[in-house]
Amino acid sequence: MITVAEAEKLVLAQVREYGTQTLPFEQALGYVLAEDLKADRDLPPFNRVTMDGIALKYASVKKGIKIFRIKATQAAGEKPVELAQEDECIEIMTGAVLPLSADTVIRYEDLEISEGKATLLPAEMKQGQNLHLRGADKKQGDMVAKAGVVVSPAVISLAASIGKSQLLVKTVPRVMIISSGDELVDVDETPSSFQIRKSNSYTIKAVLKKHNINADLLHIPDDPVITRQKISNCIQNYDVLLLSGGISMGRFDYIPQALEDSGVEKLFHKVAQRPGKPFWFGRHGQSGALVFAFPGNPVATFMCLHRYFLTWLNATLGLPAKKVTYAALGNDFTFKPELRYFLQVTLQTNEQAQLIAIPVEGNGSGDFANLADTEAFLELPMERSEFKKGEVFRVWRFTD
Ligand SMILES: Nc1nc2c(c(=O)[nH]1)N[C@H]1C(S)=C(S)[C@@H](COP(=O)(O)OP(=O)(O)OC[C@H]3O[C@@H](n4cnc5c(N)ncnc54)[C@H](O)[C@@H]3O)O[C@H]1N2
Ligand code: MOO
Repeated sequence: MITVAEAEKLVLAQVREYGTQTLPFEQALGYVLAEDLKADRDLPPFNRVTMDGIALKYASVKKGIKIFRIKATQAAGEKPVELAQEDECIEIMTGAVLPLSADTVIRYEDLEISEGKATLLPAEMKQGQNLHLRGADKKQGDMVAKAGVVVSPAVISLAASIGKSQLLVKTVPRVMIISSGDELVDVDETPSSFQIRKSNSYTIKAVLKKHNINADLLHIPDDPVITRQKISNCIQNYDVLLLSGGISMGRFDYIPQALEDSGVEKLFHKVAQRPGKPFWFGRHGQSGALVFAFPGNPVATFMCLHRYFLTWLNATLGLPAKKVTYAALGNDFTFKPELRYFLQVTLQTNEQAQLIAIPVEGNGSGDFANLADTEAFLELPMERSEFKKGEVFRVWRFTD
């Protein structure tokens, strides 16, 4: 049996490239950008007024002029109106272009306006105030977002403002999620007393959706011939198969054999961890498809999905390794088996700004109800069985 670190290394040795695709920019949220975005013009593109009020020449105020005749009113989006006399001003709105003949904006709060005239009230004033100068943020041709970043709402905003209606992004893998087991019925069916409803596939699908992967679902009955046929077929049409169940030692656990019979090379089976000990991972030599076969117990599937598949996906998309987060254990805790334990916890921050992990153990890896009450796994080392309050361990958040 291999360790968690060895399993992670073997998984990360299988990173892949799935190419790029062009998407309408509004649909690109969460994808990895595959091109640099450059400003098509200065940002802002003109000297932009940042307060509603009047625009004037600072030198006129310096000369002692306090009352200005309002020559025109200029809204955002209108051509600038120029000043001709030193005692003139333009009533101007936020977002408008500053006229070339003006250099300062005074907000309404510091003015009195009546009968077409603006009188300055006593207020501190600086030349050039209330302006956002052309090119202050970015110059034309400057990089605004680099290839390799995740498209965030801020990147969407930049794409919109530089007129990039289509974005080149990294293509995500085609994923098939496969459940197995004759005890499983569909969500809208009423299970017999000896059956349960499928849930793992929907959990996996929901997690993948957060990463812009729209996976397909397939259920395989406990039949070795059908299992082999279905798996062989999927291997040809998908980049990744995510299976849950049927991989431990039961008489009807046909998955490992079917995978090997379908030409999937086993890279490992069984990891010294709980939950998820029977985790199986392999690669199809000819198609390059990868198979993550997770143990069927729902918490095991969930943990392995986050700990291994998402780590692999992150690397495959060329993203920097996830920032490692640590938390201090909130209570003493004992775990005897010589396995790395992924303890379910809730997280709190104390007054010293420390992240504290409060164990909420539940009833083992079949207790998926407990997942909804927790938000992370605390990864406890395998060499020890006693863990003390205040000790710090790596934490894997799954609610982000
Ligand atoms: N003799 C041994 N028995 C078991 C071992 C072992 O080492 N020796 N390991 C245990 C561990 S740990 C786990 S985890 C499970 C994993 O077994 P399988 O991967 O073969 O999973 P199944 O037996 O098919 O199912 C386990 C459990 O999960 C439920 N399940 C399965 N698929 C789904 C699904 N899509 N949605 C909801 N629930 C699902 C299934 O009904 C079972 O209750 O093996 C232990 N046994
Ligand atoms: O790994 Mo199993 O998930 O402990 O029940």
